[in-house]
Amino acid sequence: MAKVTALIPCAGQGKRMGGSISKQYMEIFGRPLLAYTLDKFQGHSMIDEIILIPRREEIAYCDKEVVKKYGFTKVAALVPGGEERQDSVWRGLYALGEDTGWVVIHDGVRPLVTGSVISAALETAFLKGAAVVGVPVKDTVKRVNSDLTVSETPPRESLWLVQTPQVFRKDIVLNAYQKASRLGWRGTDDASLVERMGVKVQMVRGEYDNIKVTTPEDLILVRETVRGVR
Ligand SMILES: Nc1ccn([C@@H]2O[C@H](COP(=O)(O)OP(=O)(O)OP(=O)(O)O)[C@@H](O)[C@H]2O)c(=O)n1
Ligand SMILES: C[C@](O)(CO)[C@H](O)COP(=O)(O)O
Repeated sequence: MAKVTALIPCAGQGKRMGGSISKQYMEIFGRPLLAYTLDKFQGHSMIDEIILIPRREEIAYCDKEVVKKYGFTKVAALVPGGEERQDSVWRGLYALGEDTGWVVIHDGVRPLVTGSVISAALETAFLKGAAVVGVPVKDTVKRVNSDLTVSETPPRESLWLVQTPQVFRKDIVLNAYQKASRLGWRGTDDASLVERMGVKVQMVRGEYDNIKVTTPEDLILVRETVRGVR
C-alpha cells in the first residue's frame, strides 16, 4: 500500500506575530503550538508518517522540545526549511520516500484542524487526485487599487478562503513543484502550482475555525478552543 505522508512546514519567522520566539513554539497551556497541530496527524489513522520542516537553526530544538518531548513517533524526518513557505515545502517534497503515494501538506500553525477535515480532504484526493480545504467567504470582497479606490466587486458565490490541508497524489505535486522551480513560478499555496499545470483541484468544505495563527489575536481563539476540549 502506498504511504500517506504529511508534510508540515514550520520554518516561518512569525514576523506578523511580533514577539521574540517563533510562533510555532509559543506555549498554550504549557505546550508548544506546533504540538497541538502534530496531535491531529499523530492521532489520525490514515496518516502513516510525518515530515517536519523547521528552520535549519531550530531543527535540534524542534526535535528535542516538540518531537521527542511529546512522543510524536510518526515523525520520520526533520528537513531544513527555506526562505519562503514554497521553498520549505519543496525541500520537504525532496525528502519523500519511494513508498509515499499521497502527500498531505498542512501549515504547522493551523492547530485547530480536525480529524474529520483531514479525512474528508484525503478521501476527496483519493478520488480526484488533488484536493484543498476551504470555506466560502461570508463578507463581500472588493478588489482595490493602489490609491484605495474600489475597482470591482467580484460575485461572492464563487469565492472561497483556502486553508490547509491540501492533499495530492505524489506525482502531481512533485511535477508541479519541479516545473515551478524550473520556470520560477511562485504561489501562496501548493494548489496554485498544481492548477498552473492544468490539473483540476477539488475544493473540500472545511471549518471556519481552522485558522492560520498569524497575529496575536489569533492565539485567543486557539486558547479558548483548547480550553474547551481540555
Ligand atoms: N520560510 C517559511 C515560511 C513559512 N513557513 C510555514 O508556512 C506556514 C504558513 O506561514 P505563515 O503563517 O505566513 O508563517 P510565517 O512566515 O512564520 O509568518 P510571517 O509571514 O508573519 O513571518 C507556517 O506554518 C510557517 O511556519 C515555512 O515553513 N517556511
Ligand atoms: C497555504 C495557506 O495557508 C493557504 O491559506 C496560505 O496561503 C499561506 O500563506 P502565508 O503567506 O505563507 O501565510
